[in-house]
Amino acid sequence: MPTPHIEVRNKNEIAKTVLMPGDPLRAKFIADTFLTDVKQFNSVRNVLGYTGNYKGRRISVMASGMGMPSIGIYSYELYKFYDVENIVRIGSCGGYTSDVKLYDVILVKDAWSESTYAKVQGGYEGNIIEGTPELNQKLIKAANDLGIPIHIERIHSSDVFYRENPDKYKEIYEKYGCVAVEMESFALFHNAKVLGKNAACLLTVSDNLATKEETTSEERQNSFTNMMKIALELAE
Ligand SMILES: O=P(O)(O)O[C@H]1O[C@H](CO)[C@@H](O)[C@H]1O
Ligand SMILES: O=c1cc[nH]c(=O)[nH]1
Repeated sequence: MPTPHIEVRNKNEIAKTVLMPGDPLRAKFIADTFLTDVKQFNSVRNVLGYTGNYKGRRISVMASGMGMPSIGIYSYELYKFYDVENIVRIGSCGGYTSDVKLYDVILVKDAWSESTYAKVQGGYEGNIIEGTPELNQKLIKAANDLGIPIHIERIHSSDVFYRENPDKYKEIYEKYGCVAVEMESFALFHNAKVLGKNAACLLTVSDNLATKEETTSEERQNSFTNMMKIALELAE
């Protein structure tokens, strides 16, 4: 039966592994560019979802929208009501140090956050949640096989894109060791933990707060193909 935010009647329409970009048009780009035999399974609120084949193996891709409340809803429905086992977020991030360059790919070892998402959702009081190690190992192998270099690091999962104090990132980098910022993985990792599922996050550096470099919105939608190719290798 459909859920409030996903209009699927037969849960077999969604694969066990779902790639999850924030941007619905990045989901469409992945389906159009990399998948064959594609079937769109969701368009509620224009949060587009597709299932298809990659190298003959089945995988789904669906957007999460921006921020923890949004990915909190979609990942919960996919895990709990549609029997999804693995979600790999594929997002953009802002670098906190010149050690990560534009277009570099980061595999998120764990996410530090000041967000209340995990506490409110399930009473978890901590500030750090890790991705699923077994899923990370598969992604590391895929990256190695493809010859794509990745950083494996802690990142900051933030509820806020525009801060009144834009220099706050320096403290978060120095105190907590976060090399970049995005806005969803802490909630995704939490949902996976409470529901006994698997989650991982690959990020491409779209801008850098330390060096002030940035990519365009069109590049963020269409050009981050290295992390997509790594994640697509999880198709089954
Ligand atoms: O590119 P996506 O996956 O949307 O990820 C990043 O971009 C958005 C902010 O521009 C936030 O969702 C952040 O996490
Ligand atoms: O959350 C994000 C994503 C990309 N770039 C940023 O600066 N922040």
